[in-house]
Amino acid sequence: MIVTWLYVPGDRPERFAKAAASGADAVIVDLEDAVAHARKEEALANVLAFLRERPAGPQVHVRINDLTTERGRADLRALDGLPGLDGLRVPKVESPGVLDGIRTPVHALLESAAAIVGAAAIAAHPAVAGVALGEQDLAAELSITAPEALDQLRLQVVLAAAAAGLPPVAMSVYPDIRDEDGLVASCARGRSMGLFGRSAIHPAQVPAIRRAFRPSPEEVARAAEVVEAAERAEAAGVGALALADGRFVDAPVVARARRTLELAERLAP
Ligand SMILES: CC(C)(COP(=O)(O)OP(=O)(O)OC[C@H]1O[C@@H](n2cnc3c(N)ncnc32)[C@H](O)[C@@H]1OP(=O)(O)O)[C@@H](O)C(=O)NCCC(=O)NCCSC(=O)C[C@H](O)C(=O)O
Ligand SMILES: [Mg+2]
Repeated sequence: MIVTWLYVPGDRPERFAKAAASGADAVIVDLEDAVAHARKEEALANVLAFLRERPAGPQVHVRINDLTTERGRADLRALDGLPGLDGLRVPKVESPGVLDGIRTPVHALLESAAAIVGAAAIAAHPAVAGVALGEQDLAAELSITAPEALDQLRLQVVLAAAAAGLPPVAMSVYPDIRDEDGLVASCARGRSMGLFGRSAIHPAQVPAIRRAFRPSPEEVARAAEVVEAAERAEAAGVGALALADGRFVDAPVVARARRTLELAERLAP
């Protein structure tokens, strides 16, 4: 289960080992927007060398360039199917056709109006293992300045991913690396909307993201209460019940409580 994804620019190979040791579940070496045009070839060479020595630990993904450009297609030719590569993050996907024939699991970045409108078709492509929003590009294209204005678009992508049977959508990067309180509050909002996990741009963001997606002790206690009450009811042949505080419990409530307990166990510090 991937909770934290840490980006590291492909032209900063001296930072790759630090990214791998950051505690992130996946490292994404970026060949796209974090790398200047003049250094794209060098960045690709760095990634290929990194994959040859692939460290034990987190998954290694690479964000290639836009597949509608020759640069993106060259990245794909060099990387697709390489051992040690766990996933390709493909930016600026606007239609599923650009993904035809890719063998490596694709995490498609939806970061334009056209991408959000086409989210269901992109998510349903057989190469796609996950979708995520690119909120910096999306907000720029739509001239959105209030983060909450993105909520409806986030929900559209959450829905598209779920309908295609994909894992929950991870949140886009939080751009202020010094604002941990803002990062945590933003994760809580995303979590309440069904998003799960988040991309980071700095190692310092990794522990805060992990904590933000771990169920709180109160949530764990409530979930345990629900599961225990449901098990007692089941033994007595009762399907639906109300807890002492009036909360109604039936099958979906129990299923959610079990997921909370499982998540708490998997994300235990
Ligand atoms: C944001 C940064 C440019 C900040 O760099 P810097 O100012 O050098 O950071 P620090 O001085 O605080 O660094 C302290 C130490 O941490 C290491 N470090 C910093 N960042 C990383 C990293 N990402 N991975 C690994 N290690 C990192 C430094 O080496 C220092 O180590 P030490 O010397 O031992 O103390 C920088 O953090 C950075 O480049 N971040 C990644 C940017 C990136 O890849 N962006 C692409 C993704 S953004 C995106 O996806 C947007 C999306 O497309 C959309 O549209 O929404
Ligand atoms: Mg982007």
